[in-house]
Amino acid sequence: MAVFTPVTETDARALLADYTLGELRALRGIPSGIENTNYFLTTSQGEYVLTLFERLTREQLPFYIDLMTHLAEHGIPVPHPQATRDGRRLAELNGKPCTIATLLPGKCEMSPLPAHCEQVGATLARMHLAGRDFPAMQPNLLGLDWWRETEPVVAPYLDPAAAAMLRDEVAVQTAFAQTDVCRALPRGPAHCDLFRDNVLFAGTREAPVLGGFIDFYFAGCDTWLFDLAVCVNDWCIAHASGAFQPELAQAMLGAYDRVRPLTDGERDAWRTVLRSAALRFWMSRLRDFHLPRPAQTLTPHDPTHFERILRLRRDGDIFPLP
Ligand SMILES: Nc1ncnc2c1ncn2[C@@H]1O[C@H](COP(=O)(O)OP(=O)(O)O)[C@@H](O)[C@H]1O
Ligand SMILES: N[C@@H](CCOP(=O)(O)O)C(=O)O
Repeated sequence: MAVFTPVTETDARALLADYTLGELRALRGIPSGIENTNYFLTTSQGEYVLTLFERLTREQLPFYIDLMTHLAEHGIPVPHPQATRDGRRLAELNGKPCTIATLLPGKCEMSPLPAHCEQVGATLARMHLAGRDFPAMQPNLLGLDWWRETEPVVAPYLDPAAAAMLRDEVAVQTAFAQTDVCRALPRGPAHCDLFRDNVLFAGTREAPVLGGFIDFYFAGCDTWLFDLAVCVNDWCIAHASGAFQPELAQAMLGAYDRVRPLTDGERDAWRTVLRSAALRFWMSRLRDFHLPRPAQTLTPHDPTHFERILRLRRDGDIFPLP
C-alpha cells in the first residue's frame, strides 16, 4: 500500500484552500507505487493526484516539478503540477513536501502490443526534443557515480560469478564514460524509469491511445539513448527470459527514430548503453532487496530479472537501432 503518510479529508480541504482548484469532492489513497504517498483527489473543478514525497529532498524536488511543468506546457502528456494562489507548485502537508498534479487518463498496459510500443517510442522522442530548452540541470542520481559507489555495497550479497560480472560491468561503464563516443551522445532531461507501469493508455487494447507518462521522480539529465534503452529493456522483452521480442523492439525504435533520427554515434554506443540500463536496475533492485529502507513496507522487485537481462546483453542479445 503506497500510503506512507495518511491524509484526511480535513487535511486535503486545508491544502486546497491554498489553490484555486475548487472544493474537495473525494479523496482516495492509491495502493500501487513504491516511492511516494499518492491520493486521487477529486474537486468541483476536476481530477488530480496528490503526491507526498517520502524520499526526495526539498533541494531535489524543484527539478522534477519544473520539468513536468515545462513538458506539460510544451504539449507532452505528463502530469501538470498545479500552482498555489501565490504561484508555488510545491506545497507542504503533514510535514512532507507535496504537489497536486493533473490526473492523466488510462491505465498501464503490462502486456504491450506493437501499437503500445510505437506510441511510447514516438512520445519519448517528442519528450526529449521538448526538454532541449529546459534550463535546470540535475544529473541522473542513479547514474555512473552511484553505480561505482554502490557496487562494493551490494557485491557481498552476490555469489562470486555474479559479483564478478557486476564489478566488470561497472568497470566497462566507467571506461565507456571516458570515450568520445559517450561524450558525443545527445543528452538532456530524461525520465530514466519509463517502465510499463509508468505509462497510461486509454482507448482499447487493439486501438490504444497514450494517456501519458507518469512518475518522473527518477528523472535526471542523461543521454537520451539511456532513456530509450531503459524502455526497450522493459517494454520489448519476453518477461520470463528477458530476450527481445523483435516486433515490439522494432515498433518502439522505429517510432522513436521517425521523430528524432538516431545518430551513428548512438548506433555505436547502443550495445554498451543497453547494458548500462540493465545494470542500473539490477543495482537498485539489489539495494532495495538486501538493504531495504527502514520504512519500506513493500515486497522489493526481483533483482535476478535484471541480472539475467544484463547477462543476455553482455552475451550479445542486442536488437539493432534502425
Ligand atoms: N498523474 C497521474 N494520473 C493518473 N494516475 C496517476 C498519476 N500519478 C500517479 N498515478 C497512479 O498512481 C500510481 C502510483 O504512482 P507512481 O508515481 O508510480 O508512484 P511511486 O512513485 O510511488 O512508484 C500509478 O500506478 C497510477 O495508477
Ligand atoms: N521501475 C523500477 C522500480 C521503480 O518503481 P516505480 O513504481 O517508482 O516505477 C524497477 O522495476 O526496478
